[in-house]
Amino acid sequence: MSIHELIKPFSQVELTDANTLFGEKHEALPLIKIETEVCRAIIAIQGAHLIEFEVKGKAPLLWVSPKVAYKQNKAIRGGVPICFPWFGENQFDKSKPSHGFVRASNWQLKEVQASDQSAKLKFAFSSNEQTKALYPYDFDAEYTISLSDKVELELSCKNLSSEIMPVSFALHSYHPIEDLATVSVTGLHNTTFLDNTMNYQAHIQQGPVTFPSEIDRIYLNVASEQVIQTATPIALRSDSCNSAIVWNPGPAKAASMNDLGEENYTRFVCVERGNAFANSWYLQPAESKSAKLDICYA
Ligand SMILES: O=P(O)(O)OC[C@H]1O[C@@H](O)[C@H](O)[C@@H](O)[C@@H]1O
Repeated sequence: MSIHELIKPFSQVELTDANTLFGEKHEALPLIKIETEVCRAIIAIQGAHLIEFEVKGKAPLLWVSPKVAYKQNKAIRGGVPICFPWFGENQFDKSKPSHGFVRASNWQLKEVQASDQSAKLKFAFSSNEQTKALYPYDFDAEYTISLSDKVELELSCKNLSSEIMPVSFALHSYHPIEDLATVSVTGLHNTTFLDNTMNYQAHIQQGPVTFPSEIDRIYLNVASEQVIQTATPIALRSDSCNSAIVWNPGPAKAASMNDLGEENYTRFVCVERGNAFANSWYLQPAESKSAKLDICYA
């Protein structure tokens, strides 16, 4: 079914594009706009990417860079990019795209449901000749975005190859904060992390995470909930995403990123849940696995 046919029964769901919604400098990347009595959201078909979400009358749960560029095959700087089937640098070949390829690829919209209270969209992505040049496995992935007074995400994948398929991933969510100098992330005390600013050296977190400089850490075997302690606290909850990546680029790295800029690094933190490094998945032939994440007002 076409996107038009899928959304037609639902007055809460509208198809638009980034050029129409965000202005001339953007390409006409297809976007789905959702407005129920409870919440508002924007989702890009590229990357099955939840870009904006807020409960009406409350502050947004997600942050998008003011310098974001909506462009074919370019990852969107903000919202919830899906890093898959590898998180971060490809461990075997650094020339491959960082964070895998699905965040900058088109997904297929498969199902839409919406009511006055909630909306649910299901997307699918399958391996093809192009992806097999980067990642030599056949697989099917599905991603469901459920929106109500919170965001519920579910990513699943099935190994269709005859070999064991290694998968690491993160739902790389960007969150708005009031003040980087006072924000902290709780729920990681006593947790081992790999410090990506120190060649993945292992450390143990003591107390809440704060942001005195560039922070780029992969926490392993984490507790189910982390909370971003800011004016509107945000909770990330999952029993199946065993890693949490905490990232803020600091001023110098932000300045080097065209779609971010030094002026914006104090406005957000990323607390990304997924399964990476020692928490990666190794799927047997025909095996499926899935992971769920809730993003809510704490
Ligand atoms: O610029 P990208 O590819 O979106 O990555 C942003 C950041 O994503 C984080 O998840 C990584 O830990 C960082 O190392 C990386 O810089």
